Amino acid sequence: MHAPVPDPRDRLIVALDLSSVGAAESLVSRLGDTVNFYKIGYELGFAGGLGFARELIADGRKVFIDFKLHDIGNTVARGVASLAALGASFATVHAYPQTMRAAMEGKGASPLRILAVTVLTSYDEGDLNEAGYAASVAETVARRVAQARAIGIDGIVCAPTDAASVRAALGPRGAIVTPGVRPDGSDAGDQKRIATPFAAIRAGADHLVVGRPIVASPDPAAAARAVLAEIARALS
Ligand SMILES: O=C(O)c1cc(=O)[nH]c(=O)n1[C@@H]1O[C@H](COP(=O)(O)O)[C@@H](O)[C@H]1O
Repeated sequence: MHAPVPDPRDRLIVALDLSSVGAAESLVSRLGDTVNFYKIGYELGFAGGLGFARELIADGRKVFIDFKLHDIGNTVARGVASLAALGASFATVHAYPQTMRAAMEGKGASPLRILAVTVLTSYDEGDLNEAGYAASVAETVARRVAQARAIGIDGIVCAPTDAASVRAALGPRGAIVTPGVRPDGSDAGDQKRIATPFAAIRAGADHLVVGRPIVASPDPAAAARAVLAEIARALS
């Protein structure tokens, strides 16, 4: 018996970092069947994007709600319960133990998967130090992954450059989701810990989050197909 051929489309999550539902509708329509998994964060989420998330879900698309929750446990648990009722596939919280526990409790028996954000991909050691952390990026990621694993988290968001060490620390259970993905030659923007789609998958990422390299491309569908081709090559 053969293992099922992995569909690279399940691996690519396009970040709908756009200022209006109209702009998001137009991008989703341009991407057509090329992309099936979308992330909605602050920009679109605070501009009517949760209603659009419902439409995408009703249309059979997968939706990742990325509000990176971090609040008192009761508030996180109840917020996550609302995201579970929306039908989201993934939601993010910051990887603080109290927050992770509350989110796992709040999702109940729903299929929503809670992803814990370790150290943002726009952070390097200097940024962590400036925020008051003495430990290095690698030490902070390792500590947060160990805590996430003990809590039984559904997945981790980390830089592609951390994916291999995160998989070793996380064990086989749990998804690894990496933003900070930049095809060769594309602008890093504010991202500091980056890798190509090929390198991210080879390092053990299960899903790649890609925003500007696709969303800001003059031909988003061609840019998405190029990322998918790299994913397929890395999986072969
Ligand atoms: O949780 C995230 O998705 C996230 C975590 C992180 O550490 N870094 C990061 O860039 N992201 C998100 O991933 C997306 C990356 O977008 P681009 O840099 O445009 O590809 C943005 O929507 C970010 O909010």
